[in-house]
Amino acid sequence: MLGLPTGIRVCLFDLDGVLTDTAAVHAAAWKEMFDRFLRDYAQQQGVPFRPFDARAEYDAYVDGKPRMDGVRDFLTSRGITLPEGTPDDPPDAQTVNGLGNRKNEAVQQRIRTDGVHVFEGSRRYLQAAEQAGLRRAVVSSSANTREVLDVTGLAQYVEEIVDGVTIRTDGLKGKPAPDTFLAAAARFGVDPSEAAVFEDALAGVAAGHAGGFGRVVGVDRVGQAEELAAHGADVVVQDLAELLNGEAL
Ligand SMILES: O=P(O)(O)OC[C@H]1O[C@@H](O)[C@H](O)[C@@H](O)[C@@H]1O
Repeated sequence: MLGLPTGIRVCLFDLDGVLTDTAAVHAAAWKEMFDRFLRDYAQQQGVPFRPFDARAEYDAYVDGKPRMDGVRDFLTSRGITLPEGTPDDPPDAQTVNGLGNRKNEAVQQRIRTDGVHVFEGSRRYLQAAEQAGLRRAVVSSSANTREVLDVTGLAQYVEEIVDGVTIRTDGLKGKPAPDTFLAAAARFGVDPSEAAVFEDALAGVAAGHAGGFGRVVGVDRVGQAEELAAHGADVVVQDLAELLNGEAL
């Protein structure tokens, strides 16, 4: 049903890059923040400025992970260690929290001024899943999930949300750990083998694979089909509409 194996009763959708075209919005906000930081840091240390690569470095170290993990993992990849700071650090503080807050200001400004584009194939898939009686959750690392679901009108299709706020309040491990997807499956009282994961991020398909889910659908928006398969996707599509048309499986 819907391009999924029999026995699947629950769909667990990532948000940014799967349902909405916000992975690119996040990547641009990350670049704005990291480039400003890296320029200042290069000047302070007397080393050359090397800009953030919004494709390769974003995909490898940031995409799909909770915000602070993205800050930390990218800085570590460059051999940079900053103090953690605290969640209420101002956006100009040179701390992990300060940089995270600066990025959040940038992403929220972009969401509010440019709006959010919904992938039409994904909207159709959500509707078809609802009609078919499949249960539906959004499982995203983003603490801005509810705002994005509200402004796009997608909230009406979604029964459960496990997001960046849940990660903080419930002390869950973020993707690539499977914990957020497992928490969503548990809310419906199903075994992971009865749930399908839909993900565009390498960290996200890795989480789906690690959790033993019944199907991990990789959604390739940026030409990384092979990497998605290598990180644990059982099938890779460019758009969820392919599953409706029966092209994928
Ligand atoms: O900063 P937010 O909105 O809490 O989002 C955290 C992460 O959420 C993920 O969904 C995105 O793929 C990442 O790019 C983003 O950084």
